[in-house]
Amino acid sequence: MLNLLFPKVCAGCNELLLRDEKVLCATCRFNLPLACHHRNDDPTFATVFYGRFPVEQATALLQFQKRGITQNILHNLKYRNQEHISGFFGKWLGGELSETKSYSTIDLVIPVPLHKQKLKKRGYNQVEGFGKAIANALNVPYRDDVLLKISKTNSQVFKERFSRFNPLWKEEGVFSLQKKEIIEGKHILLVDDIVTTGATLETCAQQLLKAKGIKLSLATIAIA
Ligand SMILES: O=P(O)(O)OC[C@H]1O[C@H](OP(=O)(O)OP(=O)(O)O)[C@H](O)[C@@H]1O
Repeated sequence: MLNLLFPKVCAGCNELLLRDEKVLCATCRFNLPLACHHRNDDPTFATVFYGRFPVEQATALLQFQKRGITQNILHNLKYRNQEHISGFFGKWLGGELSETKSYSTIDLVIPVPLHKQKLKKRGYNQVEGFGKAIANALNVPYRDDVLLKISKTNSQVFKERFSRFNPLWKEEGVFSLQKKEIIEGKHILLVDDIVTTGATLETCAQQLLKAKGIKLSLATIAIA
């Protein structure tokens, strides 16, 4: 049963895992490029959004490098059905955030949603396990019914950084806020798998900020 949940290959290098290794082999774990902005109040992630919208806290667990371990991990998570990777990193980051004072005021965790057709095709939202594990560690609700993706967008992954910014996103109503009374006055942790230009998180934030008195923090598995 355990082997079904945790395939015996490393999410970082695709080599076979040894008996006691889970998700990552010892070598990948050792070489994992950590970002972990929450450990020392590093503003690098938050700086991406300066002048765009107010961010309370922002942290990513891993640093993305082209052709590096993190790229392979995210590729396995998104395109090779290795959904368990999401919860593994959520548990890790959640554990650390539960001991970080600046994250102690979070009231609920909200994931960047997938469009229902993409969800059907992929079979899961790659950030769900991550968000749920963080919510669990912080002892707050995880709500995936507040922010919906109501129109399809082409995947950002294969685009160059410049063309990722699409000013029409907002007008086209890509994301939609539901049940806004649920989040009024709350400190929300918005989670995604990766932040690159920040266009996705910003477009989600624009919707969430329609609710009165909210505070927004951000957490992702990786930052590019
Ligand atoms: O910071 P940004 O430049 O916005 O890029 C990050 C976003 O791009 C990727 O999604 P993608 O567009 O590929 O969507 P998908 O998960 O629906 O394939 C990724 O999952 C993030 O959501």
